[in-house]
Amino acid sequence: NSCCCSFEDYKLTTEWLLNQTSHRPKVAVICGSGLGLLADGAANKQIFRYQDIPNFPVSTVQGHEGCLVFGTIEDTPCVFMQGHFHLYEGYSLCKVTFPVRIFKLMGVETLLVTNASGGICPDFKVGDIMIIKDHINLPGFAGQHPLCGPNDERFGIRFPCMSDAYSKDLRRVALDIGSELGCSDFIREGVYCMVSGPNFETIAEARMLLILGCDSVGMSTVPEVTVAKHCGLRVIGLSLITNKVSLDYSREEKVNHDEVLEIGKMRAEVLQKLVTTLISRCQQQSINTH
Ligand SMILES: O=P(O)(O)O[C@@H]1C[C@H](O)[C@@H](CO)O1
Ligand code: HPA
Repeated sequence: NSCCCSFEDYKLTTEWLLNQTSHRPKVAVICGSGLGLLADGAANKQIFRYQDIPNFPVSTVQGHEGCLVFGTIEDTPCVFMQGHFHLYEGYSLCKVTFPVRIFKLMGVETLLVTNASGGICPDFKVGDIMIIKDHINLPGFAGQHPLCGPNDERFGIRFPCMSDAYSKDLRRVALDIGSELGCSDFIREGVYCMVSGPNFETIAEARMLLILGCDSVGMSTVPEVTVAKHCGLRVIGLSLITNKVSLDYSREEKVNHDEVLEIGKMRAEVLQKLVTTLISRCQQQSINTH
């Protein structure tokens, strides 16, 4: 379970990208299932297909375009991943998190992660946007952890603190933007739990997650955030609640991936506004704190 990528692999990919583009991103955005359109608002776009980037994994899931998009949002240089990688695709967590270390080496300071998840908290509705306050790394409890194996001190320390993985300041900024945009009714904060997938949860599993304190459940994000925190990136996470997870044996509705993608389209406009405003405020905040 140790890392399959060497420092030289990360360096090679970083140098390749830096040679191909004059963009020097400060903010990286990972677009979850059906959320690739978050890159649409960027100006001066330069797009690379994952399959053309040395060492990069490729997306195998519908709703993940598999493109790395460089561009600017109101003067802030950004890079967007249209699609990310999952354990259930058969990738090691080292490969799943590979792009995060590339962003670090490119000079990125803030990582904005987005995903689709199922609502566990009974108060959550389909279409809610949950600002991730904290997470539960369920695969990590079983040893599926991206930082297992020899620690590379060039990225971070052996035993990183995870109690503040999601920036409190940025969470506050996101809440403020939500209310400015008139979206407070469907903006929440909560705990995201990662499962490996690919199946959606059984009812007994969903009930267990509720007892454990999870507000939503998904199949991604935690490895990327863990690696980002390890290498000193500031992180903010937004999870779109695309379905309510069944907690009741009498419930007839069945979740499926098409529905997940559909809700992404429904919330596209507001999510894009939230993300672009957040990016420009992130940058102002980082200028003010330097
Ligand atoms: O890739 P994310 O975590 O955004 O998407 C979720 C988890 C699975 O990939 C997919 C299931 O519909 O949506
Ligand atoms: O209900 C879900 N469970 C796990 N992952 C998900 N991604 C979207 N919805 C879900």
